Amino acid sequence: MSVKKNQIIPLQITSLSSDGNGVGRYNGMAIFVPFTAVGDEADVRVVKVCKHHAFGIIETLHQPGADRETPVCPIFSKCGGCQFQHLTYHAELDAKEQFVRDAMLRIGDIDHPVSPILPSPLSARYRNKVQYPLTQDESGAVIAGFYAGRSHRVIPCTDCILQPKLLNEIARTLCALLTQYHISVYREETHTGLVRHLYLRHAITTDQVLVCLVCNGNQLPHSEEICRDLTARHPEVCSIVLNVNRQQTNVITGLQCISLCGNGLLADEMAGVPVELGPLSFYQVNTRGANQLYSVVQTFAELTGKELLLDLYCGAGTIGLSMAAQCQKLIGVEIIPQAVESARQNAERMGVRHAEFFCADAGQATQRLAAQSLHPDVIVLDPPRKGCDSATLQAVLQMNPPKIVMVSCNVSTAARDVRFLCENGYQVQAIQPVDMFPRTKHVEAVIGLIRP
Ligand SMILES: C[S@@+](CC[C@H](N)C(=O)[O-])C[C@H]1O[C@@H](n2cnc3c(N)ncnc32)[C@H](O)[C@@H]1O
Repeated sequence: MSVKKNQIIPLQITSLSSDGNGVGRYNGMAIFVPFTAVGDEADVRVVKVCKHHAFGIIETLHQPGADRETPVCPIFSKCGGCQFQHLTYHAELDAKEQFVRDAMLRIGDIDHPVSPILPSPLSARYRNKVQYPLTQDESGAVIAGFYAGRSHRVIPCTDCILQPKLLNEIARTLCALLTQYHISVYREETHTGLVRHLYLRHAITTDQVLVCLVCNGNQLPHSEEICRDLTARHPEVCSIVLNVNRQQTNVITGLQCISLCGNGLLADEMAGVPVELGPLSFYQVNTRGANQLYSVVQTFAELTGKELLLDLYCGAGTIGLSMAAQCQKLIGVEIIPQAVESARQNAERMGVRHAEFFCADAGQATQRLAAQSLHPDVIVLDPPRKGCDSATLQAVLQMNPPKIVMVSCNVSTAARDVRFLCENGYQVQAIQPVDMFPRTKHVEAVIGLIRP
C-alpha cells in the first residue's frame, strides 16, 4: 500500500542516507525525513511521493533518538548549509564513515575495510572561506545570509557557527558600509543591482583576510571610502578585490578580478606549503583538516625521494608541494590559470626547482603526457565533485603508475572511478575517510590503490 501526499504516518528512523536524511520504512516503502536521528519515533507528514520511496517532514517527535543534541544555530534547518547540527558529533562521524563504506560497496563493488574516520580538529568555526549572498530589508539596509535549502531565498545570518567570528564581523561591517553608501544589491529575478556576494577568505597562520565583492559590473561606487573604512575597522583585511560576474548563472564568481586595495592575494600556510592565493584559486576550506588530509595522502604515497609524482587537479599545488621534498620530480595539472600561477609562485617561494605546473584540462594533459611515454611512480587524483572523466582515467591506465592516491569530496563518484581502476588491474590498499566538513553531509575520503 502506497502513501499519499499530506498523509501523516507513524515512523521510526532506522538509518541515515548519504544525503543526510533519516530513513524509516512504512508498509515496506523507504521514507526520507530530513533533520532526524536514528531511533527517532515520530509522526511524519508525507510531502512528496515517488515510485519507490517518499519524503516527509516531522509533524510530532514522540521519542527522540539517543544521538540527538540541541542545534546551536538559530537558523539550522532553514539555511541549507548544515544537515547534522541535531546530532552529536560522534554520531555524525559514525554516519559519515558508513556513507563511505556503503558507497564503496554499492557503487564501487569494493569490499575492503574502511579505516575509522579522522575527525576534524575543530567541529565549529573550522571554515576559512564564506560566500554570503545579499538581500535588502524594507528600509534598504543590506543584509548578508545564506540560501534556504534548494532555493535562492536569502535567510539573514552573519553569525554562522562554521565560520570564524572575524569573517562574520567583517561581513556585518561590509553590510553597514554598503548600506551607508547606498550601494545596490543584485536581484536575480531582474538581473539588476550591483553586489551579488560577499566572499571572504581567512588565513589561519597569518590572520590575514581577503575580501572579494562579487559584482554585476566592473566598478564599485565609493570604493575608496569603503576600502578605507573597512581596513580601518579590520586591519586583518590585506586585500579587497572586485570580481566581475555579469552572467545570469548560479556560478558565484566571474573570471575577471580587479584589485581595489592590496595586491589581491592572501598569504597562508597549508601542510608546510607557504601559499599566496587570490579568490579564483581552489583552497581547502578547512585548513587544519587539510593538514591532516594531506598527511594521509603522504602516508599512502610512500615516497622515497626517487619518484616522479603527478598531481592531477592540483589547485594551487598544495598536495604535491607538501611532498616535494620526498620526490625526485613533481608535475601538477590544473585548469584555472590563477591557481597554476599560485602553484608556480608557491614552488618558487619554497625553493622547489624540480616542480612543473601545467594549465590544462586533466584529460587533455594526461593524454598528452601518456603519449610522451611519461611513467609516473605515483599519481594523485583530487578531482572536483563530478569525479574524473574517462579520458583522464584511460590516460592514467596508459601511464600505468604502480601507485594511485585518490582524494575525493564526493564518495559516490570516487567509488565509481575506483571501480573502473580496479576493473583495469588496480587493487585497493586502504580507504581512509576524513571529516573536512563537520555539521554538513559532506565527507572526504582518501583511497590508496596499487598495481599488484
Ligand atoms: C577538489 S579541488 C583539489 C585542489 C587541490 N588538489 C587541493 O588540495 O587544494 C579540484 C581542482 O580541480 C580543478 N579542476 C576542475 N576541473 C578540472 C579539469 N577538467 N582539469 C584540471 N583541473 C580541473 C579545480 O579548479 C580545482 O582546483
